Amino acid sequence: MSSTAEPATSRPERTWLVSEHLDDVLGRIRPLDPIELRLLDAQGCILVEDVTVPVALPPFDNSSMDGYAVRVADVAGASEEFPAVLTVIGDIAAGSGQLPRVGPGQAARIMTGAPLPPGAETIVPVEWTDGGTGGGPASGMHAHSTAPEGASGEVRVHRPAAVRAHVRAKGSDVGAGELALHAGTVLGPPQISLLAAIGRGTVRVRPRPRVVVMSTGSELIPPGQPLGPGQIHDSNSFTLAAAAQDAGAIAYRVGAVTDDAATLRATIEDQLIRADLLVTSGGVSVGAYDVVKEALTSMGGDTDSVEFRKLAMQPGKPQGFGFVGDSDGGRDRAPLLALPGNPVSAYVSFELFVRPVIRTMMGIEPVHRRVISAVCPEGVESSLPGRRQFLRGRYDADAGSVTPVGGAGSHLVRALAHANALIVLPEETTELEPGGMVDVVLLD
Ligand SMILES: Nc1nc2c(c(=O)[nH]1)N[C@H]1C(S)=C(S)[C@@H](COP(=O)(O)OP(=O)(O)OC[C@H]3O[C@@H](n4cnc5c(N)ncnc54)[C@H](O)[C@@H]3O)O[C@H]1N2
Ligand code: MOO
Repeated sequence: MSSTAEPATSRPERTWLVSEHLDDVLGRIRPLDPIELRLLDAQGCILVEDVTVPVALPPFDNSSMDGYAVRVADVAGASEEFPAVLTVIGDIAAGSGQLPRVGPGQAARIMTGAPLPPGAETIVPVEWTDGGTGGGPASGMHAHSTAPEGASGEVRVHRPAAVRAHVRAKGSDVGAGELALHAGTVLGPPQISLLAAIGRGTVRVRPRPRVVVMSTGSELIPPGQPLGPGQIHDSNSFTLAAAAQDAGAIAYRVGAVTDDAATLRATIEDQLIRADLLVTSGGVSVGAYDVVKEALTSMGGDTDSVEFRKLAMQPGKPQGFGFVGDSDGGRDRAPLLALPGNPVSAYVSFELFVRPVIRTMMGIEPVHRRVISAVCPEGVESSLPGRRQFLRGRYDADAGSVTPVGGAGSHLVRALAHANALIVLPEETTELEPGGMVDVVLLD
């Protein structure tokens, strides 16, 4: 709560361009130190080591089919009319460590993935045989538990097989000592698959930043609870936590903090232990209850403490940025971005400033959303001079066009929910002719 009736400042404040603010923020953000993480915790992160293959993949010659491991000469010239009749010496299941030697006139029944036994030169799929039944071509094998006799007796082979047919050679995927993944690779499911396959339980990556999100305002009630007079539901802490997760961060959503500077300071201090980045919403304008400004201004003192500024943009004019926590640069020091409370302002500010911060911390390129040029058939009647306007729009990729959704008001959350893009109208633009071209920030 403000303790003074005077305006916070009486001298004219400088207005920052969007690009100046962004440069200042990103210029002071460093990628997080790499750590060793388990594979699924490393998903979406960037690898900081070259990973080499310790043992060949596959680690041994193995069958790619359920069938019989045989000698080539024994099945040469075989046909359904004149089958090669071989003695079945046993089963080799995937995972078998003990392998029988296949001699002349013999066959070992083998399963997909099982090691090629010594003496065998090729694999005959079960469909090319009678499956040991003495009848016509088999369509498959009976389960060993119900038909154990399949591992013995005789098998009639109906077709010849070339040397090493249906054999997956040791190292045919990747050889021992070869590079599996190079540093700088972002780990998606296929990369995690490879790491697991070569036996890596953990990898060295830049971690996802832990982002603490808190909204401020005594009027805020959690969704799911009824509203009293003058109250509204807290949407920003959900928006920003969801956006942080979408950008790749681990988000911790702290519910709304009341408009009391001491409470907010205590909450921030409590949260620092788990924060690589803090994001607040609300309380940064010029009102008497603008608690973030009040709390953080008096928390400062050192050179990089939170500074509040006005940006030449709409929505998102008032912004705060700086560092909070141990001023000696200890572990509990983290950057904080204070975003304006209007819901659309908070979201647009996140997209423009916080998302690039998260991606910079993760070391992942590109840090910015994709910007493309599109035609705007409707045009825009008016845009504030001197401010870069970010209107919500629906971009149609097929038509290469964008249409504004809702108006410029920074409380219009339904329109935001139906938008998939931001239409950018530069500072000097005051209107856009129908059919004019605009830059569009794609949100998905
Ligand atoms: N005299 C002036 N008044 C305002 C100015 C100005 O320059 N001079 N700037 C306006 C602009 S632009 C913005 S943006 C807002 C920013 O205000 P604050 O950051 O201090 O935000 P609050 O006052 O706390 O809230 C603004 C608005 O948003 C609603 N809100 C806040 N938090 C949430 C939330 N978590 N979920 C949903 N809605 C939220 C809040 O109830 C207010 O309606 O200041 C303008 N005023
Ligand atoms: O600039 Mo405010 O952020 O319009 O709503």
